[in-house]
Amino acid sequence: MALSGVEKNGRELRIHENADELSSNLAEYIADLSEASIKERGVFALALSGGSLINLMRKLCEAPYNKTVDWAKWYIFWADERMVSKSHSDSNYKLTKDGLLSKVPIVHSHVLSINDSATAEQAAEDYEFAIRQLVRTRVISVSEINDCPKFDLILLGMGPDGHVASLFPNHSVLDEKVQWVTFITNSPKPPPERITFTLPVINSASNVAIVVTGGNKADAVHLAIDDVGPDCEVLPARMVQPGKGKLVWFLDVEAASKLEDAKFSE
Ligand SMILES: O=C1O[C@H](COP(=O)(O)O)[C@@H](O)[C@H](O)[C@H]1O
Repeated sequence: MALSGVEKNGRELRIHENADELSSNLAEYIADLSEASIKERGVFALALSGGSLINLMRKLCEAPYNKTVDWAKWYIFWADERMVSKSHSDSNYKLTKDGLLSKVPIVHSHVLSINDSATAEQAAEDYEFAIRQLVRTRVISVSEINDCPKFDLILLGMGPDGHVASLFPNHSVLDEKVQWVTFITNSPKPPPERITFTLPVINSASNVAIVVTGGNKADAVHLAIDDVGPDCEVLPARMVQPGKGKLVWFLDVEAASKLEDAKFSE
């Protein structure tokens, strides 16, 4: 690893030589958190994003993790989903099914289903209701600081514009304080209709990891992590600041290339 475990402005940074190294480190991190959650609570409640993240999770499907992880105790949620059919190439569910769910023995009924034939508004409402039921039965913990669900781990990607989940820069969705899940119908990145966790839910998680590769995201990484003045405080990725939880950024050297003070060792 080029740089590991560096603390910067309340975030741990793990910077990797390449995507392969990042993928190995990410698999180990997820497997360790899964083990700790299952030991403590009997289950592992994991929320996933789509995009490049799923391919970067590929090493989890390989030895030793395919055999050592207690997949039967996993529950899968979506940090965001695009409102298209589950078989559409834009669907985060399809991406995850092809890249992860079809390769490891996660229990089908433990994968939360988003209603892809409803409106975005109804799908968000149904999804939040389903999460509330699982909070009641303690499949998902509850935050001590508010009544939000406390996921064991939320995995986020980040777009070149600094968006995370479907929380886009300058969008009113960033101001949502009450709902756990909300919807948008005007995403600047297609497809336009999406549902997404809100910031209060993301910031209530026990662990959040933001996983980013590629030089086209280096500017956004810099704005999200470095001290660059008040304008950047509203960048969605920078607004990810779990109150009681731990935040780790998984980067490759290209994505980290514009960070101030990042000294890469061999
Ligand atoms: O639209 C989305 O974009 C982000 C980032 O995707 P990436 O391919 O640039 O990594 C993703 O995390 C989110 O889930 C997705 O809906």
